[in-house]
Order: sequence, then C-alpha cells, then structure tokens
Amino acid sequence: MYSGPITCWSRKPMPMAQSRAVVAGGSRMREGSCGTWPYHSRMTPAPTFPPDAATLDGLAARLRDADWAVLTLSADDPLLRAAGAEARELAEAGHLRPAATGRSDDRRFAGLRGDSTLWLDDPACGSAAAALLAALDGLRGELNRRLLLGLDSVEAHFAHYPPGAGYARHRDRFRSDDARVLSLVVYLNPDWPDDAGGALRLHLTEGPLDIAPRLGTIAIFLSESVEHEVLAADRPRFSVAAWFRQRPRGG
Ligand SMILES: O=C(O)CCC(=O)C(=O)O
Ligand SMILES: [Fe+2]
Repeated sequence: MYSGPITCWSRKPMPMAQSRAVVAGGSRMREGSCGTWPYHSRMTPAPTFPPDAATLDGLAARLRDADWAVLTLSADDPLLRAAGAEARELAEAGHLRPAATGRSDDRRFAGLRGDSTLWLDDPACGSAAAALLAALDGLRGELNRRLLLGLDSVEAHFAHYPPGAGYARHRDRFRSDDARVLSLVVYLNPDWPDDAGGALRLHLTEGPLDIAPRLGTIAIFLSESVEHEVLAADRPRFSVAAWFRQRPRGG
C-alpha cells in the first residue's frame, strides 16, 4: 500500500553537480559499452521520485541535445518499491494479460513480445499504480514546461516478462498514430544482478547500449527514432512502460 506523496514537486535548490551526475545522455556515452557507467556520484545520494527541480533541469537539457537519457533514482524510493510490490501482486493474481491481446495497436506485436501488461488506470490496480501514474503525469508536465514538446497526456502499463521472454527490436511510435513522443521505462526489480540478462538494448548510432532493468533506473528516449529491444532474462522482470503523448496529428 503506497501512502506517500503523489503530486508534490520539490523546488528545493540542488547543486548542479548532482543533476549532471544523475542523468546520462547520448553524447556522453562515448564508450558504447554495454552494462553500467557512473550514473551518479558516490558522494551524493540519488534522488527519489518525483525528481527535484535541478534533476529535471538536467534531464531536460540532456533531452534537448540527445534522443535518450537515463535517470537514476534511489533504489530505496518508496513509490518505486510500492509499485514493484503491486506489480508482483497483480501478476500473481492473474491481472496482467499477454500484450498481443491488449489494445488493438498491440496486435501487430504478436510473436514479437513475450510480456504481459496491465494499464495503470485499470480498476484492478491499487494505490501505488495511481500514485506512479500521477507522478509520471507530473514529470510529463515538468518536461513539457521545459521542452515545449506539446506533451499533453501520459499512458502507462505494468509489464511482466517471464524468464526467457523478450521484445524484438522495434520503435514505439506507430505508423498509424504519431501520438507517442517520449518513451519511459521505469524498472521495478530490486537487486538485479549484472549477469541476469533482461537489458533494454537501445540501438544508437554510436552502437548498442544496454540498460539493466534495476529498480531506480528510468530509461527515457524518443519514441519516433530510437529502436530498442528487450533481451531475455533468467528471472521475472517487472517494469512500467510509459509514453508521453502529444495530440495525434495524423488524423
Ligand atoms: O521494458 C523495457 O525495457 C522496454 C519495453 C518496450 O520497449 C515497450 O513496451 O515498448
Ligand atoms: Fe518499446
């Protein structure tokens, strides 16, 4: 049960060094190596959800230059922990459904993806889903204010990939629907070992980049341009996939 703040956006000033340290973005990722790199300094604790204003400024600055970023929050973040617990409970209770049978646009992915999903606004969801959806909507508003991308809504679902399941290389924006602008994946897996698999692989011009689905990590990228895939893991993998949307222009 999550009973913490859901829409409180801290304006506490933070040293810029911290916000630079917690956000990694395209042009800085020169090595192109898979795995980890120093998302945040050991000297400063990672922020919690919702991120403070300096972290948001750093994230927005990164997304102005690069088409992807990684935001690392504290692995003790109470909202993320509650969302992870709720995702597991909902999956155990059978509320998540194979993604290919979800909304009509998902049907084309039959055979390409092995996850089961549940939209965060589904009545089966509990307080953590509602709080996370509100926090994501707050993040949408804060990024939109800084980037003026016309982001006017958020959609988000829990996803559960059983061991061995993945999602083949794809882009998140549909040909028939240009509403998705920014993709975010909020990982809900505490203590994810480096050798467990399950990375999100971004296919970038500088090479592939693997992001481990560890609790506290939020991957953010442009829905239209960044091809990506989910690699199979040796254990259940939980996340929230979210999209910040503009009003569809295609009709
Ligand atoms: O879970 C992930 O890392 C990415 C999921 C994804 O690509 C999607 O749902 O479109
Ligand atoms: Fe995707």
